[in-house]
Amino acid sequence: LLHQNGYNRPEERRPDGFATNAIHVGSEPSQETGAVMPAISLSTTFKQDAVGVHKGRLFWNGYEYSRSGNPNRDAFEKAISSLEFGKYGIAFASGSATTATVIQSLGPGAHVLAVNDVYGGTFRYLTRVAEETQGLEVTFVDLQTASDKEILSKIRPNTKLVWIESPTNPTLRVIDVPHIIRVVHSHPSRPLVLVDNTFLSPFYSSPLLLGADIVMHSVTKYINGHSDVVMGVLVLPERHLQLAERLRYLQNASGAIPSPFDCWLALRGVKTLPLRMKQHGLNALRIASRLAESPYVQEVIYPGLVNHPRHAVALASLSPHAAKFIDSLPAETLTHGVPYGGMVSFRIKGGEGAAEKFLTKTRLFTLAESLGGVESLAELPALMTHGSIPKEEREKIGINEDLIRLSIGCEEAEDLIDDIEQALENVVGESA
Ligand SMILES: C=C(NCc1c(COP(=O)(O)O)cnc(C)c1O)C(=O)O
Repeated sequence: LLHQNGYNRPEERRPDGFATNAIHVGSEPSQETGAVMPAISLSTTFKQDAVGVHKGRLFWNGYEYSRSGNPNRDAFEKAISSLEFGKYGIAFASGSATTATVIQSLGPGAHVLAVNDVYGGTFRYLTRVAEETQGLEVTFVDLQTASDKEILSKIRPNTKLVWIESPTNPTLRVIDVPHIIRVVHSHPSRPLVLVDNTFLSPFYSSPLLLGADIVMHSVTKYINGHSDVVMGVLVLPERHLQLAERLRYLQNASGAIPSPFDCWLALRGVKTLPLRMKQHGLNALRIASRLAESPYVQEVIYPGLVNHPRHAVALASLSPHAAKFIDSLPAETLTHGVPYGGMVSFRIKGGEGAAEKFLTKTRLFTLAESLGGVESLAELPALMTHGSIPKEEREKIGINEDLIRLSIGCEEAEDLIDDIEQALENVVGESA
């Protein structure tokens, strides 16, 4: 996979550097105290040596006021930039604040082309908030099936950005990211391509290596990884210094910044990202394989399964470190497919209400929104995370009330399988 996917830059060939960078970048021992872990800098303001003269920062001028710059935020931004093979990291108070700031940067009357299945909050911001506040125009397109010609025909003179999630939340559509980027960048106006990499995390996907202009994460999810921080981040490559400066300006001017403590927690979370993502992926593959055999399940959706219609596309855009991880696994682990992140969606049998009943019967899976923590979560997108999408829109893309979304945690896989099977038996088995 590592060679099949053609990774040939030195840093790409050193996928083992990923785990090392996750632990060390942004956490260099303090020059002053020797502290191995960064201190938490809560001060909101910083002494200036003379008017406008302050201590140097990483990418921009010195610290003057915590909204404009903070050591813990710098450390986190540096760490996540390194894990995404980028140059500029810009962190925000949430994934949604990140979305808002990116859209704000496009200016009035811009047009965005978005994949037709995105997080419900992203849909809400694009179609309801930005339309009102800045006259944003949005076109949703199934980037799984649209031809190159169709995609290019949807690009308008005011198209500034193409918004991709892959796999998408919650139907796990797999977009051929490098191909779509090539098509969009072939248009004379060369719109920017943003990849919301939340679901795969920097471990399974490196969108900047695939040609993306911006990578975005809800850090709330896998990057922090412990369901105790709400945060977001953008990472941009070196070629986009001007755009990074614009976004950094808006980060300060709009002020949707994360707290120093949240940045400190997220930096701590990042250190175990590789370990956690491997466990998430191995557990998800086991559970998806068992769900595929269950008499109580209509359909299981996990692009890591070899019989998923877009499995080959998924494999082709794996990151170098994920490719190396998969190449290292024993053959018997890969009988049904490969680890591909921790998100599994499935359609339950048993008719109306079966999904809601299932969600009250699990004992280890917690019924809750969000995803990416070490604990396993389960939810009903149609009525929960994607409830803000009009029903007819939701059902057009398969977000029906039989679709359950699982965030597979790092517990023992057998415990998770037992929990799902007892809940299915309880709900569908008894009603059969
Ligand atoms: C809360 C959920 N999603 C948040 C999210 C967001 C928003 O992130 P927040 O940190 O929750 O604001 C952005 N992008 C994706 C792909 C997301 O999944 C959820 O799907 O349960």
